[in-house]
Amino acid sequence: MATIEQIKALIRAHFDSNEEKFKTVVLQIAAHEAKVGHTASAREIKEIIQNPKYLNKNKVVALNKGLDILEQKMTHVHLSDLIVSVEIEEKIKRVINEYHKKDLLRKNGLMNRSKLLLAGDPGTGKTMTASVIANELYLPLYVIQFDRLITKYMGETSAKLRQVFDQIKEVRGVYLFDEFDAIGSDRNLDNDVGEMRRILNSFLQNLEDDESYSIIIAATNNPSILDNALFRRFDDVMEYKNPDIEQITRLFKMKLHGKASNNIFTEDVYKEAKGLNHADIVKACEEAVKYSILEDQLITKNILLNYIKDRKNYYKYKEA
Ligand SMILES: Nc1ncnc2c1ncn2[C@@H]1O[C@H](COP(=O)(O)OP(=O)(O)OP(=O)(O)O)[C@@H](O)[C@H]1O
Repeated sequence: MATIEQIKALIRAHFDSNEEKFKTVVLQIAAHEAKVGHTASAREIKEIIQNPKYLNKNKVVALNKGLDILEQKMTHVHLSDLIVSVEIEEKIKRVINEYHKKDLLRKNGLMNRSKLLLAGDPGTGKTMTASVIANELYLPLYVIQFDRLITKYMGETSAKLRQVFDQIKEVRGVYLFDEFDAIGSDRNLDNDVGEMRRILNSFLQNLEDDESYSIIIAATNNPSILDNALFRRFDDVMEYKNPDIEQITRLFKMKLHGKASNNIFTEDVYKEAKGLNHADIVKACEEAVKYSILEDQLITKNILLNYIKDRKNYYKYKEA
C-alpha cells in the first residue's frame, strides 16, 4: 500500500500538473510494492504508467489549448468486432503488422503504411476502423472534425492544420480527419477556390512531410467529389460499402448471440435487411435485444423483422 506521504505527493503533483513528479511517485509506489513481494501489483502499476495512452496526456492537453477541433477518444474495439470485407480486413491487418515492425522497416529505408483514406457509405465502419487500429496498436485516437476546422478558422485554417500536424509529430496516436470531403472536394466546385486550394495544398504538404510514428486517417462519405490527386498521396485507400448477405449474417449472429435461435435467420430476414448499412443493422439488433431483456423472452423472427422495418421507416420519416 502507498504511504500517506506518497498519497499527498500524488495529490500535489496532480494539482501542480507536474507529470514528471506524478510518474516518479507512482514508480516509487510500484518499487515499494515489489519490495514487499506484491510483484503482480507492482507490474500492474507500471503497466498503467507506461501505457502510451497516458504517457503524453498532459502534453496533449497543452498542445490542444485553443485547438477545440481535436477530440481525444479512448477506444476498446477489436478487429473481430468489425464486420467488413476480407479485402478491408487484410488491409487493416497489414497496417497493424507494419506498425509493429516499423523500426525494422525504417532501418531498411522503408516506412510503414500510416496514411489511409477510408471512403464510402455512412454507417459502414470507417470511424470504427480508426478505433480498431488505435485499440490494436494501444494508441489514443484523436478525431479532427474537418468541416468544423474549415468553417470556424477560415482564413487561418492552414495555421491550425500546422498545429495539428505538430501534435501528430509530438504525440503518437491515431489521427482521424473526419468529413474529409470538406477539404478534398474538387477545387472547381468551391466558391472560395483560392482559399480551398491553399488549405488542400497545405494538408497535402503536411501529409507528404509527415514521418511521424502516428497513423493518419482521412474519412469521407463522398469520395466522388474528392480530387483525384489526393488518392495517390495515401499509402492505402479502403472502400466501404453496405453489408452483403454474408456480412449481414455475421452481424446478426454476433449481435444476437444467445438471444435468438439460429433458425430465425432466413431468406426473408436477409431480404428485409438488404440495403441497410451496418450501423442500422446493429441498431435493429440492439432494439431486439432490449425487447428480449425487458420481456424476458427469446427474439423471434417476427420481432427481428419488426425492428428491421423500424430502421427502414426511420429513413422515410427523415426524408419526409
Ligand atoms: N463494419 C461494421 N461492423 C460492425 N459494426 C459496425 C460496422 N459499421 C458500423 N457499425 C456500427 O455502427 C456504428 C457507427 O459506425 P461508424 O461510425 O464506424 O460509421 P462510419 O462509416 O464512420 O459513418 P459516418 O460516415 O456516418 O461517420 C459503430 O459504432 C458500430 O456500432
